[in-house]
Amino acid sequence: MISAFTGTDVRAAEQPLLDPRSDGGAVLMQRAAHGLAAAIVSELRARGQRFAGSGVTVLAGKGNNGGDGLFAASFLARRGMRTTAVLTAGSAHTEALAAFTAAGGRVLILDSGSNAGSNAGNAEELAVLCAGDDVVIDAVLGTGARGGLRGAAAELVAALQELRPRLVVACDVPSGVDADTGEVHWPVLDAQLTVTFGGIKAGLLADPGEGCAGRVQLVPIGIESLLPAPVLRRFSTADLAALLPSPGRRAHKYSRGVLGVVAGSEKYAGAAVLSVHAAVVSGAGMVRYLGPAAVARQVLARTPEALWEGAGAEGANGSGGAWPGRVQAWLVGPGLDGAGQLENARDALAAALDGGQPAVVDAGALELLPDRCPPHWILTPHAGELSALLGRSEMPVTREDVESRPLHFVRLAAEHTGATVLLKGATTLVASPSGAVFSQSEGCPWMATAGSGDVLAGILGALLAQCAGPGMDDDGAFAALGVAPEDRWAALGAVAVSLHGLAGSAASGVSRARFDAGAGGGPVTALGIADAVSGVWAQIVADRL
Ligand SMILES: NC(=O)C1=CN([C@@H]2O[C@H](COP(=O)(O)OP(=O)(O)OC[C@H]3O[C@@H](n4cnc5c(N)ncnc54)[C@H](O)[C@@H]3O)[C@@H](O)[C@H]2O)[C@@H](O)CC1
Ligand SMILES: [K+]
Repeated sequence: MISAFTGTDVRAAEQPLLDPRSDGGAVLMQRAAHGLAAAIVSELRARGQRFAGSGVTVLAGKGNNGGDGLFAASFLARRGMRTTAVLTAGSAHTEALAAFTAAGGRVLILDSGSNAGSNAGNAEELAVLCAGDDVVIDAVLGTGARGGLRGAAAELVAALQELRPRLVVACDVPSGVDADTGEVHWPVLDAQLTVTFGGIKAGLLADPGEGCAGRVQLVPIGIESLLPAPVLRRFSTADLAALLPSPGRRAHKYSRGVLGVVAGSEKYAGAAVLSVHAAVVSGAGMVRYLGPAAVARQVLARTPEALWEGAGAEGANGSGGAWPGRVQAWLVGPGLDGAGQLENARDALAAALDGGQPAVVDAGALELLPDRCPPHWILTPHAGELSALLGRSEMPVTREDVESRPLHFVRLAAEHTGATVLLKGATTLVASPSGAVFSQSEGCPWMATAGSGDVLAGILGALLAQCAGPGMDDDGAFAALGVAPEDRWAALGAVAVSLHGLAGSAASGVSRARFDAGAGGGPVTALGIADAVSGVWAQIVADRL
């Protein structure tokens, strides 16, 4: 499991080692700078590039982040690289700058020009110079930043971003990314690699910050035992191997977990087909479908394993219908349309509330929520649906607000509704009402296709049906990973997201990491994602042995 911390927590953990009577701060900076230089050398090697003779420019701010960058560049200079420092604030960390010049580095000063707006500065010229180098180290702002780049530094970075430098390595965080939240103050220089120190910053595992950071590499600097509990966690495939359920020896279809599904409508039949199919291939012992006969025919044509439970309220011309079979969990919402299916959805949510069963509440059913929900209801909005959800609670936010601060708003929604909230995106965040958050990003961008969310809802519904009940963590797998009992619903949400992402990536033929590094992959369909689930699942749990 990857753990992430706020920049504030990492700074607090450093404090005991920064006693001015000792040289603790200098030691930490040396460790950080060595790690940064080593990561750059490995990256160049991996790219088949000689580093002796190649050029590196460090954009250095006046704080300790700039100090890390200058020391790292001085190590690279000693290994034969041509090194240039652009001091973005005119001054720099004294010892680091001295070490850099002593190692033979060239120093240039970013000049904002004497008259604001006179274009007399050298930002454009320096941007061209930086773009000609093999590596640019972004060491302008780190965890001590307030807001983003300003003035000439912003001009330089904006111009450099346009020129698409070959390799950008961010020092600790890309300058302008808020280390605590992932909020981005533009402009930001997109990095291919971010080398972060002491603890992974939460802002590197939440959008939009994650989208600027590239691959994230952690360099330990000796403060790790002083860090508090992480604010954000991400499961690895190895964790998934432990967390995915497997049937007991005497399992039967009812004990495996039965999922009730209210989804689809004559207008949006595909949502029912996709979510039911995904639930069946994701291990539910049985799926009971409630919806119009015409939709049920399509569901059964694709997934004959499902059971049609009748049309419910719609079939009874709005007079209401009792849910016939027992279920362990519910999936309510994908593709709802028409009074009858909405009534079925209301009935299903009421039954879930009465029966204490967990539920996936998706799409149209998000409009039917009570004021407070139980934590074992997992709401699965995208950014637009989350803004509508908060708007109904008199918290007017736009979709753009949610997209620019997803970590903040997913936490707020979980706290406000009492439910677990899974906010879908390139990086998906799952917040427990306790405040704990999980972040997963295995999916490749080919998965941004119609029906992909219906498949995720089906996968999650099936996992809820299999894991629900008092024996949810009988094998102690969640506890072994340090997941508190109240956060297990969010953790299960994260498992579903991860499985969905891995299945989509398998269907596309490219992992997220390879896609980000420039590999192509191919288009996928929502059904293609569902069809990849069982193979990916089997591959993951094979690692248990
Ligand atoms: N404290 C330590 O001993 C260690 C710190 N480390 C590094 O130090 C960084 C934190 O250093 P600092 O606290 O000096 O802060 P930063 O280096 O993040 O920079 C902030 C500096 O720029 C100014 N500033 C803040 N916001 C600005 C803005 N929007 N535009 C322009 N200037 C702005 C501040 O006055 C401050 O001088 C970490 O990110 C990490 O890279 C590492 O070397 C590990 C050890
Ligand atoms: K930086």
